[in-house]
Amino acid sequence: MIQMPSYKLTYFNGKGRAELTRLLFNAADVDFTDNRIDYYNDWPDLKPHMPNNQLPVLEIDGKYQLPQSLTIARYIARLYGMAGKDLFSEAWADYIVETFDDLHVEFGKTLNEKDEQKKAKLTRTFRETILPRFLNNMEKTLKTNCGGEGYFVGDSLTWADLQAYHILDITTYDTPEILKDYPKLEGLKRRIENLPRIAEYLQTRPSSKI
Ligand SMILES: N[C@@H](CCC(=O)N[C@@H](CS)C(=O)NCC(=O)O)C(=O)O
Repeated sequence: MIQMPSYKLTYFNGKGRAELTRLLFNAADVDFTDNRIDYYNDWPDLKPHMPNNQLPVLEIDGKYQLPQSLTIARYIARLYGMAGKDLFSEAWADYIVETFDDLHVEFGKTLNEKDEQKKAKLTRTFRETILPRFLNNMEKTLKTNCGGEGYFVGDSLTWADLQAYHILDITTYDTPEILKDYPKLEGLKRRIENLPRIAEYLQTRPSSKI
């Protein structure tokens, strides 16, 4: 009998940099321990024991601790056939994942700002300039590559689609109407939400905006 590896994904109780891997595990129907820790109570003691002193970290078979959110997600995507079917498809999926990661970083700047006035200005610039630029580019890419009816890479689900779903979810959480201007992206988001395993996960995951 083939023994399945055991996985423990440790992160804080939010979507953030762990959600892509959670979505991948669910899409692949692979069991994992979703270890959500508390920043104030648990993290100070755990931090020195994590490879880069940051989260997420994926523990495999209790032996290896793998850090870096995109490294973890790419590894799981490759293992379960969601990284692209050939080298070029893998590169194309990486391009989509990294572009949405850049958008995630820009979004993070609006969240981390403590000064209320600066935060309001950053948020306005994000919504009016940065987000539309990224969404325009990704809408065009989605149109060119699959006619807008399928996925970002070829004709099957890859980690690029799950990353797109996750980043669209958090960056337009308060302003979902923005997506009306990007029908291909809106359609993709809806398709991902309706995949049976993903739909089940979305119904049961702890609720959080980001
Ligand atoms: N490039 C890393 C960044 C990881 C990162 O910034 N983790 C943050 C949470 S999103 C963290 O661990 N913060 C707590 C700390 O640094 O003490 C990745 O993608 O995993």
